[in-house]
Parts: sequence; structure tokens; C-alpha cells
Amino acid sequence: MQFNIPDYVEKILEKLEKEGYQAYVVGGSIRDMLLGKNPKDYDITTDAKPFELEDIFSDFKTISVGKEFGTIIVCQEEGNVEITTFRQEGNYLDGRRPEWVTFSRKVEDDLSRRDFTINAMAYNKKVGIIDPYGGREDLKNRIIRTVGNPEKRFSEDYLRILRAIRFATELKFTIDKPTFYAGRKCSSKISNVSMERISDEFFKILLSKKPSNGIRMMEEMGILEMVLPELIPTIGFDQRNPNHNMDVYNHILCVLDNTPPIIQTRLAALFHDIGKPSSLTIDERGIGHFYGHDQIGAQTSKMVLERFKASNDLRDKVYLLVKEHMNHHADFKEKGLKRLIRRMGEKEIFDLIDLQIADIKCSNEKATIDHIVERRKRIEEILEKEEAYEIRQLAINGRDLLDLGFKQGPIIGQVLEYLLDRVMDKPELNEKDTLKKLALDYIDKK
Ligand SMILES: Nc1ccn([C@@H]2O[C@H](COP(=O)(O)OP(=O)(O)OP(=O)(O)O)[C@@H](O)[C@H]2O)c(=O)n1
Repeated sequence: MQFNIPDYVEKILEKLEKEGYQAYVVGGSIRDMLLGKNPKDYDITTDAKPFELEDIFSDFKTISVGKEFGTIIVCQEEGNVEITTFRQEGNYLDGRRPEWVTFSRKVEDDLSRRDFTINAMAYNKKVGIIDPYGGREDLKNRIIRTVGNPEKRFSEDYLRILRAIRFATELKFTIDKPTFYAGRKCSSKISNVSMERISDEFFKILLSKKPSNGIRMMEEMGILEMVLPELIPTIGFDQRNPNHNMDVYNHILCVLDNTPPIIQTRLAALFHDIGKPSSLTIDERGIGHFYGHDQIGAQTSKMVLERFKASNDLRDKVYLLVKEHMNHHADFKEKGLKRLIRRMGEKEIFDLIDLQIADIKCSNEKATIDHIVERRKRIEEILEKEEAYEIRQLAINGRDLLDLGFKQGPIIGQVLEYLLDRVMDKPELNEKDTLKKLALDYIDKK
């Protein structure tokens, strides 16, 4: 079997071979090519030692990452290629670092330390595929299986438990039983892994086609309570809300699957109905209301995303989406809708609509969908016609008001807010002379 390796990668393999070394493309890219997918990047493994690699690629731009582990990145216009020296590792004492690392002459040694059979294959044109652990067979049978003893593999890096779930979710594979049980046994050990690495894998699960599968696997393996304990109380929690025919957990997972794969929207789906059981109030008809859960969910999202070391931008976006998600019931007049665009932002407003549509689809309130679809059309129109919803879109600015004789100070802001308010109701007022006149009338009345 021959793969189509891009020229910029082939060039590196050939250079290493010409210098008398072995060189193979390895890991995820082989898996992806066998699945008929385009690999995101290519990793190369070789028996050339790190100091030799630096010599060989002295004419290239390179970045050396952890020289002691033998990795350099060769940077070319078409993409970066990571080259790692074949290595063997000793036992991992703390689930983070091996006791020792030695460089090897055999590619099989390098493959033996890798996580899953489907990631433990190497290839070059001359030798073909090297697959000592049945990676191709497991790809065919759609199975995630560790290379060798699963407990040992996980103890080397407990993130691998979450990686097993991530690959199973992304590829729609099942996790082999011994791998699954070992993962469940060691699940609490994931606390040894840094939050950045955990959230990286977790976000990949959230962005897959059917993230609910991943969340359910996390629950079954005991990983969910380690990574996102805030979701646990929603399991089996009946809101006693006639609009919801599922418990909160299943409702959340349904919304998750029905949102587009955009990280802020998927995260907002995850948090949108998180509340405290104590916040459930039962009214006189016996109907439950998860009182103020949009606020609790928004606060929870902030706290969890801080723990996940997410960027401020992402935290703010998710917070706002969760906080505003309930307003699909509101009957916005023109001004209300424009204020909503102003609060959300012109891209994020569509994330909110996506979230609300998914929320409605997963409840018994199907009738409201038309209402939200109408709302989306009107928002698109507002943006297309550039109808003002923000002060910067007014045909007049603070400078113009000063020229009209207004004094510098808070009054300028007040007048501009007043003008925006008028323009949001009647877009045709957004014209310089009209606004000047309205500004002067406003002051006269005051
Ligand atoms: N904890 C880990 C992480 C990675 N690997 C090995 O390193 C390779 C590259 O890892 P990475 O780039 O994280 O993942 P990919 O397999 O390339 O998958 P993706 O590109 O989808 O992240 C993997 O294929 C696997 O052989 C491993 O053994 N153990």
C-alpha cells in the first residue's frame, strides 16, 4: 500500500535516508490516511539523534522542543513537521514523566510506547506500513485499544483515558473492554494531568459530530465527575416542567448534539440548564421551575472555564450566551431586538439563535421555533441594511454635538443614547440634520 505523502514531508524523509538514517511518518497521520482523511499534520520518527537532527536540518528553520526527549520541528512554508528520535521509556512514576528515556535504533521500540494501536503505525515508501499491534485490524473493526497492558499505558499518562474517549467519539468507534475497564479503574488519577491538556481533549469531544456519546462515555468511565462534576446533579433530575420530557442531563445532551460545532455554543449548551436542586421551586399546579437557572448556569460556566484555563474571550461569550438563552420567550419589539444584538455582538447573536433553536427542539415547545426563525430573519435584515443598534452607527457623533454647542461631559453620552433609542425605533431618522434637530429638541425639553 502506498500513501500520497506531500512533497514537503517526503523531502524530509528522503534527506534523513540520504544521510543513512531510517525515517518514517508515524502516529495520527497514518491513522487518518488509512481512514481516507486528510491528516492535519505529519509527524516523523527516525533513529537520527537530536544533535544529528540539528546538523542535518541546519539549512532549515527549526525549533527545538525538549531536546532531552529528542524532538525538533522543521518549519517550511507548507507546514511544520515534528521529527522525534525513536525512543524507549522507563516506568512512569507519577503519571507525568518516565523514569528514563533512551534513544533506540528500532522503530518498533518507538511504536511500543504509543497510546493506541490505531496510533502506533509507521510508514515509508520503501518499507510500507509497520503495524506490530494490529492497528489496521482495529481501524477496520472500529475499536480503540491500548498498545499492550491498558493500565500500564494509562499510568504513563492518565490523559490517555480521555484521549480514548475522544477518539471513540470523533471516529464513532467503541472502546475495547479491557481498555474501558482499566480506564474506569484509573479514572480518578486524571487529577494528575494539567487542566490545559484536559480541556484541550474535552473541547475536541465537544466539537465532534455527536458529543453526547463522548459525555456518556465519560460518565460511564467515571471521568465526568473528575472533569465536570457540575453536570452530575443533572443526571436523573426531573424538572417537573411540562415543556421538558427528559431529565435535565438528557435535555442538556440533546441540546449539545443539536447545536453547530462552535466551541462557545457547545459550551453554552452544556451549561445552559445547570442549576442547583435547591433552586427548584414547585408551583401550586405541581409544575417545577428551575428558578433563575440561567444565572446559575452562567455563573457556573464562568467558574468552570476559569478552571479549564479558557481565554477571557471564550469565558465572556459563553457567560453571555447562557445568561441570555431564556429570552426566546420574550416578545421583542424592534428596539428590544436591536438591544439584544448590541448586548451579544453581531456574530454571537447567531450563536444565541442556534442555542435557542436547539433548546426548543429538545423540549415540547416546538411552536416557538417559527418565532425564533422569524427573529433570525429580522436580525439578518437589520445587519444587512445596517440599521443602527450601536452609537457608532449613528449619523452623528460627540464631535458634532460639541459643534452644536453642547458642553463636554456626560450629557454627550446621554444625548447619543437618546438618539440611538429613537433611531432603533425609526431607522429613517438616522440622518445628520434630523439627528441634530432631535438633539436640540431633547435639550430644550430637559
Ligand atoms: N498521550 C499521548 C499522546 C500522543 N501519543 C502518540 O503521539 C501521536 C501524536 O499525538 P497527537 O498529535 O496528540 O494526536 P494525533 O494522534 O496526531 O491525533 P490528532 O491530530 O487528532 O490530535 C499519537 O498518534 C500517539 O502515537 C501517545 O502515545 N500518547
